[in-house]
This record gives sequence, C-alpha cells and structure tokens, in this order.
Amino acid sequence: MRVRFTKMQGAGNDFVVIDATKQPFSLTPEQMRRLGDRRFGVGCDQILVIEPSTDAGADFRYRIFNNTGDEVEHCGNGARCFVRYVVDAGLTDKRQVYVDTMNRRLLLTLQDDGRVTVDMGAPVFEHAALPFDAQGLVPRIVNGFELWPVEGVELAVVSMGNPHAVQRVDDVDAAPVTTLGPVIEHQLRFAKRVNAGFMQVLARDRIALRVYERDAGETLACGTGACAAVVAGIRLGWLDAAVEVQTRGGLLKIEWAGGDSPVLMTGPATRVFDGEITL
Ligand SMILES: N[C@@H](CCC[C@H](N)C(=O)O)C(=O)O
Repeated sequence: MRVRFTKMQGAGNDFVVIDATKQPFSLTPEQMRRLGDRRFGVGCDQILVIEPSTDAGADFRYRIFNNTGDEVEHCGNGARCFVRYVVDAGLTDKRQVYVDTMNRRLLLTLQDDGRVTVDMGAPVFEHAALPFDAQGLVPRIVNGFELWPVEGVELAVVSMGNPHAVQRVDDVDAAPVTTLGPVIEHQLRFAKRVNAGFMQVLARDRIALRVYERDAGETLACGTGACAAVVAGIRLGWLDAAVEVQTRGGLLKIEWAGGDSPVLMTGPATRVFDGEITL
C-alpha cells in the first residue's frame, strides 16, 4: 500500500501526518510501527491522522497513534502541527479551528507569528481519569495538593485527556529520565500506563522539563506533559499562572487560571518534508 504523508515537528516532537481527507486510512498497527521506525520506515514519535469531522460543531477529527501503533487520547505538540497542516494544505481558510480528539474538543488558533495556541481543555485530577490506583498510599499534602509516594519519588498525577505523573527534580539534565521513566510508565498503579514528567523549577514563571512518554520513550518535548507539569506546579504553589517551559526541543508557553479554566499552550509547529512510502 502506498501512503502519502507529511513529516512535521513541534519543538522537536516529530510526527508523520496522514491526510485521510484525501486518501483512505486503513493502516494496521504493524504498518504503523514500520512507518514510525527510524531505520525501516520514516521515523516519528507519533502518527497523526486527519479526518473530516463527524460532528457539526467541529471542523476536523484528529486521531493520534504512538509509534508503537497504539491509539492514544491526546497529543499537544501534534495538535499544533495538525492546524499548521490543515491551513497550509488549504483544507480550511479559518485561523481558529475546532477539532475533535478521542475524548476532547480542542480550539486551535494560528497566531500571526506562525506559532499556534491550543485551548487544551481543563485538567482532570480524579484518579479514575488516568487511571491511578492510590490504595494504601499516604500522600504528602503541599498547598492542598497531593504528592504520592511511588517508586521512591513523589508524583503529582494529572490527566490532560491522557495520563501524566510529574515529579520535581533538582537538575533535569542529571535526572534519571531514561531509567526511572520506564519504571514509572509501567508502574502497576497506572493501569493504562502513564507519561512520566521530570520538572526542574527555575523560577515561578519558568521550568525545564523532560518527559518519558508512554510508548515513545523520551521525546524532545511533550505538549500535554508541559501542561500537566505546569498545572501540578501551580496546584502545589510553586508556579505562577503563566510559565515558560524549556524542553530539549524548544520553548512552550503554558497558561492556566486554575479550577475549570482551560490550559492554554502556545508553541511552534513546522512542516519538515512531504513524502510517499510503500508499506
Ligand atoms: N507527544 C505528545 C503526547 C503523545 C501521547 C503520549 N505518548 C501518550 O501515550 O499519552 C504531546 O505533545 O502531548
């Protein structure tokens, strides 16, 4: 099967984008693994599939697969690349686009400077949303928010539509991201596994962040991970309402007014090349 695709990246988190408004999308998980493989395929952290909307309130539907072929709920950096793609491909002339993901409707705004702002929706703290099993654990309460003792560290758990467990570290460059990250990802208390964030607080309005993503391993940036880390930092009293997040692939700006307010994420989205592959 021949598949046309566009390679994109947002702060170094890279994607193969498949436009299913122009060609049918019917890849098997095995074909997606090949597509995502950096040696035997194109290579990417996630595969994004753009489909026509099935609901009158949304402009498009957007599906996300990790490079393992597993479909997941949400991808923040991917959302920015999604809107860059649909505008550049002429699929819409709007600068504000509504898109449905597996469990959320997002509003994306293309800014004049080329960056994209995503209304990511509100964070969810109920453990059932991740899910997270806290049975038998006693949390440390900081500023009214829980830090859970798991695997010898303290985790803040937040769902941004997908599951995140965030820990504070003194030095993000020295943090055991590639060794402790997979242990937390597979910790049995997270029945659907989890994205593991390592956050260094640099100031009340600036953090450095690395994320060991579910399935994809450490990526250069994770948009939902940045939102989860900032939300956790605000709830814990460490951060202000607008924070710059320094990832290894670039800078993201995250804003959250608390409560049921949506989290806003602003950052870059870049087309790298177009191609065709036989799978
Ligand atoms: N890179 C993403 C998150 C992609 C999904 C994640 N690996 C998961 O399994 O939940 C982002 O920018 O948010």
